[in-house]
Parts: sequence; C-alpha cells; structure tokens
Amino acid sequence: MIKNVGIVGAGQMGCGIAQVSAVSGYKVHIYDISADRIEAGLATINGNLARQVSSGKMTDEERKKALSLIKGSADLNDLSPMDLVIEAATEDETVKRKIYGQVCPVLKADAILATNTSSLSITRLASATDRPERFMGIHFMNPVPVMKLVELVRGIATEEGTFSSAKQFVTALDKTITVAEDFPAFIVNRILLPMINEAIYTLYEGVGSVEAIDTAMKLGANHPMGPLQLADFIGLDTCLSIMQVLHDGLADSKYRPCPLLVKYVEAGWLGRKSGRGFYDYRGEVPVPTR
Ligand SMILES: CC(=O)CC(=O)SCCNC(=O)CCNC(=O)[C@H](O)C(C)(C)COP(=O)(O)OP(=O)(O)OC[C@H]1O[C@@H](n2cnc3c(N)ncnc32)[C@H](O)[C@@H]1OP(=O)(O)O
Ligand SMILES: NC(=O)C1=CN([C@@H]2O[C@H](COP(=O)(O)OP(=O)(O)OC[C@H]3O[C@@H](n4cnc5c(N)ncnc54)[C@H](OP(=O)(O)O)[C@@H]3O)[C@@H](O)[C@H]2O)C=CC1
Repeated sequence: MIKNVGIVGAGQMGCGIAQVSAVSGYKVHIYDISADRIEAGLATINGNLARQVSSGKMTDEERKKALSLIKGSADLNDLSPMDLVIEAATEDETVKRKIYGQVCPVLKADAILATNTSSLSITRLASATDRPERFMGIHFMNPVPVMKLVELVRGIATEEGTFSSAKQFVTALDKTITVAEDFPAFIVNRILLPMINEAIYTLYEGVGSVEAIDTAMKLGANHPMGPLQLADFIGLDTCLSIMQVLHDGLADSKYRPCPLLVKYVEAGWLGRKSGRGFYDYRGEVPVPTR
C-alpha cells in the first residue's frame, strides 16, 4: 500500500507530481541536489494551490492540508521511509543511472522505484537498479496538475504487483492511464516530438517566423499552444534528448534533431526555465527570438 511518495528532482515535473500527490492525500518528500531548487519548487506549488483557492477550486483548508503533507531536503537518506519513489531528474541517462546507484541502498527492500523519463528505455534504466522487478515508467504530462494523462510503461522484468500498485496510485490522483510498450519515447512523445522538431526545421529553413509557425498551428490546427511555444514550455534540453533517443533507438534519419534545436541548447537557451528559447521571457511579454 503506497502512503509515502518520494520525488527525486525538484524541477517542473517533480514539483507537479509532488503537488498532485499531496492534494490526493499522500505524504510527499522531495529530494534534489540543490536546496535552492527545493525552496523554489515549494514556492511554485504554494502559488499554484493559492491560485486554485482564488478560483474557488480548493478551500484554504485544503491548500494548507496539501502543503503540510509536502517536505523537501537535499539529504537522500530522507527517502528511506518511502513506499514509492518517482525519479524526475534531468533527461540524461548518465544522471539517472547515477541517481539509482545512490538511491537504491537507501530504500526499503519492497519500495517501488519509478521514472518519469520522457523517452529512455525502462528496461535499460532498470538494469542500473537493484530492483528491476519493482521498477517501471510512470510518465506524467506537463503541466502535471492540468494534464489528465499518465503513460505507464513496464520494463522486461516489471512484476505485475508493481504495475498494479502504480495503476492504483495514478488512479487515486484522478488521472487517466494509457499503457505504452517500452519503445523509444513511448506513445505521446513518439508522435509529439517529431512534430515539434519539424516545426523547428520549418523555422530553420525560413518557411515561417516563430510567430507565423505558432499562429498557424494554434489557429490552423486548434493546438492550445504553438509547437515552438510548447517546445519552450517542455524545455529545449528535454526536447533534444528525446529526439536523440528516437534517432539512436529507431535508427531512422527522419528523427534527426534539427541543428537549430542543437544550437539553442548549446547556447543555454532552454526555453521558459532559462528565460530564453524560441521566445525571450525576460520582459513583460514573451518576444520571439527569430
Ligand atoms: C515532454 C513530455 O514528456 C510529455 C509532455 O508533457 S508533452 C507536453 C504536454 N502538454 C501540452 O501539450 C500542453 C499544451 N498546452 C495546454 O494544454 C494549455 O496551453 C495549458 C493547459 C498549459 C494552459 O491553458 P490555457 O487555457 O492557455 O491557460 P490558463 O487559462 O492560464 O490555464 C488553464 C488552467 O491551467 C492552469 N495552469 C496553466 N499552466 C500551469 C502550470 N504551468 N502549472 C500548473 N497549472 C497551470 C491554470 O492555473 C488554469 O487553472 P484553473 O482552470 O484551475 O484556473
Ligand atoms: N518538461 C516536460 O514537459 C516533461 C518532462 N518529463 C521528464 O521529467 C524529467 C524531469 O524533467 P523537468 O522537470 O522538465 O526538468 P527540469 O530541468 O525542470 O528539472 C530537473 C531537476 O532535476 C535536478 N537534478 C539534476 N541532477 C540531479 C540529481 N543527481 N539528483 C537530484 N536531482 C537532480 C535538476 O537540478 P539542476 O537544475 O540543479 O541540475 C532539476 O531540479 C525528465 O526525465 C523529463 O524528460 C516528463 C514529462 C514532461
């Protein structure tokens, strides 16, 4: 029975998962290497919950209750009482493997370890843990409090009990589940990221400006965000990692990452989270960078 949920990585996804878990009554502990990140993450969660109170979707009592269920620290040992730990650190296999090496010795023998990876092989990540049978993918969508879907992905060794516990947990968060096989980028990102990459090629080849491309897809295809706006929202580093996993994993040149995406990431222009990507977010309103 899952009661205590640990989160590794206090970024946009880790904090979103922490928020919805606490709102559903789970005790949550967020771990990140940076204490400042945890503090910023808790402030974001508080802001999100306060907005829900002002819009009448939650009472102030409920906000306080949810906040009281969330703790955070930069000490890995605090994850030891957890029944389920969801790793939501940077989309980089080396980083994730290193985290599993550090986290596994701290966890209870029967604890489930899950990853929120957007694209990486669950079976390969499981091999870096001491518990492949209690390891799987629980892939939330961004922004977690708003998006209804969660993809569940089994690795080759994932036991049925692990899968059913994860399913029960995700259902308790009032999310809808789809099950994806363990192939590069699963379902959503296998389809979404090539579309975003194509939008970046469209920009790179001068077919349209940032604004023209986003307006075209918002008004011409009824997408809630333009593809370049969405890329900035996801994070351009994450978009590039996903395209690299698709390109390497499926060995098809149709997945080659656009050189302009590579250039933006090399410049540290990672989108909203770094203040600049296809738009510059440092002023009052986002301004296209091309
Ligand atoms: C990369 C991966 O591995 C997988 C992925 O996640 S891919 C990305 C998937 N996500 C998407 O495609 C998102 C596409 N965009 C959208 O659906 C919408 O633009 C959006 C839901 C993000 C915002 O919707 P909107 O109507 O433009 O904005 P807005 O009216 O301000 O917000 C709607 C609600 O969302 C909430 N919201 C918006 N952004 C939020 C955020 N970042 N965090 C938390 N809540 C947020 C708002 O508070 C608001 O809530 P209430 O209705 O309770 O007031
Ligand atoms: N962005 C999105 O739309 C979605 C992302 N995902 C996946 O979720 C995961 C997280 O993405 P996202 O939240 O966007 O990324 P962010 O960059 O917002 O957050 C990642 C966090 O992990 C931290 N981190 C890095 N290394 C470690 C470590 N060794 N131990 C603990 N924490 C660490 C980072 O700290 P620092 O910044 O200091 O390095 C940062 O706080 C990725 O696997 C991504 O693919 C899944 C669905 C949607």
